Amino acid sequence: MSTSADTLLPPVTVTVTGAAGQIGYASLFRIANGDMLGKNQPVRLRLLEIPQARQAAEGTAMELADGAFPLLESVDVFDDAAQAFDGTGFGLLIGSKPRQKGMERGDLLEANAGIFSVQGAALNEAAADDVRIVVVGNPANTNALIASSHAPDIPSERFTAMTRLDHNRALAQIAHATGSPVGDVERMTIWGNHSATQVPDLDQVTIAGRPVRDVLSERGLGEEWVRTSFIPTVAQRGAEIIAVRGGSSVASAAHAALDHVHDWVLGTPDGDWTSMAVVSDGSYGVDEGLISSFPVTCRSGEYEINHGVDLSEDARRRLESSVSELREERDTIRAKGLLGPKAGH
Ligand SMILES: NC(=O)C1=CN([C@@H]2O[C@H](COP(=O)(O)OP(=O)(O)OC[C@H]3O[C@@H](n4cnc5c(N)ncnc54)[C@H](O)[C@@H]3O)[C@@H](O)[C@H]2O)C=CC1
Ligand SMILES: O=C([O-])CC(=O)C(=O)O
Repeated sequence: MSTSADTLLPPVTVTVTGAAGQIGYASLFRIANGDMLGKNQPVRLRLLEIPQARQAAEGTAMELADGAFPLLESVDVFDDAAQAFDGTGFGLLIGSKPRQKGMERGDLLEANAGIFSVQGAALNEAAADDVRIVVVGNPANTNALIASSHAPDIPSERFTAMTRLDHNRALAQIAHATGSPVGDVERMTIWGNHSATQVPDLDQVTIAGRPVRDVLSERGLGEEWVRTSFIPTVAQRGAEIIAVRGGSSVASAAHAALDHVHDWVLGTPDGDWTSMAVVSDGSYGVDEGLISSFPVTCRSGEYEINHGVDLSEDARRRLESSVSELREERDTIRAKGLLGPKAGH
């Protein structure tokens, strides 16, 4: 790699939780290689694990050293959240139980919620002022809400959850169905919860600039295909991977987490957008304060929800049911006393 010192930016601290887990392992080497923040951005990695997995994380740290990555300034391993988040600019909150065959992601709420209240409070105490957080651990949207609610000093806009894997899956399905290069597929949206109720929405999609419906109809694919194939395939892809692979998505999830942060920091391509689960400003009928997936445009390190996207009647109805599910998840954790002191949730 040719990174000359005079082009390097000041180093940033990246904390990865669940660092000894599968997605953690699939992410860390690529972060160290500059795939997330760019080839001129040195990183200091802080790995967080539970005490029982700390030794495995130490092993991963040894391998990271053995990679001799020019952009990797340091690697430290912790089993205490406040220490792991000390000065962090980017928090990838991956550590949590994955679901098994036959479970919905919401079934993990009970098992994983406690992790995110502790980590939200630790981020509040220790992270850098401009910290950006992506929650990967499921149920991702509500876990992000829990973490945010325990971090009253961090703006809610900094807590996001990952629906980029769903977005990427949707791009891949369209590319496959139309025989197009995936790079030609733009303006995809995932709305709502990262769950089976999510709303993959192709209404605004273009393929090499052409409306997707025109390209689909040339292949004899219409509304029936969208309803009975495209939407359920994308929404159920996580379960399908578990059934076929015997465990939940790992490398594709790590890749999506890197894409999420990459685009947040370095921007979405002109004319295109991406999907991120972010705190709702009340638009599209999503209750203000819920963390829901929206189409977003990223510029200069900030994202903005795209307003003015036309939602079909069908998509609006589906989004309403995904929002009800998010509301129910929030009410469940509120009833268990797991929501923190921040106002607005
Ligand atoms: N949002 C999304 O699109 C996706 C989310 N996921 C979710 O990502 C999560 C992680 O998946 P995998 O890496 O495959 O699981 P894994 O079981 O391989 O790894 C999880 C790791 O988290 C650690 N951990 C548990 N509690 C922790 C805590 N309090 N602090 C720090 N680390 C902790 C465990 O020790 C373990 O090493 C799961 O919840 C899974 O459902 C997975 C794929 C996609
Ligand atoms: O389905 C799961 O449990 C893991 C996940 O979130 C995904 O693959 O989208």
